[in-house]
Amino acid sequence: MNKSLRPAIIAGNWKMNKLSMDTMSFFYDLKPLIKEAKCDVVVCVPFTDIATAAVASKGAKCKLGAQNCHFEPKGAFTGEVSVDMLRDAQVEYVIIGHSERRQYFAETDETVNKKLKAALAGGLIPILCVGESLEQRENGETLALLESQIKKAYEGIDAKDAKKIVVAYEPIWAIGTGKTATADEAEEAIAHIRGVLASLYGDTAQNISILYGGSMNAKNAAELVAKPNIDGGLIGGASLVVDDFVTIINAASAQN
Ligand SMILES: O=C(CO)COP(=O)(O)O
Repeated sequence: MNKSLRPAIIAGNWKMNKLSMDTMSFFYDLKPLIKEAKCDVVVCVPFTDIATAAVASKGAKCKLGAQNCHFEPKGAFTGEVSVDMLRDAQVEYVIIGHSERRQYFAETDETVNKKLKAALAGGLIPILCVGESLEQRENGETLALLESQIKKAYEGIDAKDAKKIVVAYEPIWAIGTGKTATADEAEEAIAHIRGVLASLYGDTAQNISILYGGSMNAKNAAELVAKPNIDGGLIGGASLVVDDFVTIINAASAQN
């Protein structure tokens, strides 16, 4: 397992948090602390904070992400935001298929697939989220579910594009619960995801960054990112606090 074949990434997902003033001060504080970061840093902010974040993060060693996009390029889709709109706003990454969107906003494997294709065609880097519920884990369905989610998400996507997608394994039972998957559980699931990608794309799977997400924090990050298949993290709550986020970034940097 050669981790140097793929970038380590620490991505924050602010979810529905922070106003523009908070966004300004977050990047003001973050900027000097990540100058030496040896991993890619991404901050996925709410749509309404993107413009502020684009200004406030200028010159910082981090990229901006959004938390969703629509798959159509434009038209009568009230309340939606297109890939072009995000690019226009200086966004480079977009989270697709987060479990909260699957659970509360009717996101399906089919719309995830369409959004991945739209993001790739429009030049955004997708962060594709997959993961099982507690019930699915307890029923021993985790590995089969991950295989199904990955295969449906990548349907019709060639190896050249597959390589651009970042995957995040986020067990639903670990999100916002303070209950992290153990490093071994996360490694097992992520190694399985890489195996499924290898069955679809061969050696290209070695170039795909796969992150862990779910109550990852300043205390447990180092153990998780030390695992051979875990290439970084998608961080919710702990990404809202600069010091915690930087500790996680430093833990990932120490692996490189
Ligand atoms: O959903 C997550 C990131 O997308 C994880 O959230 P928490 O880190 O708050 O558990």
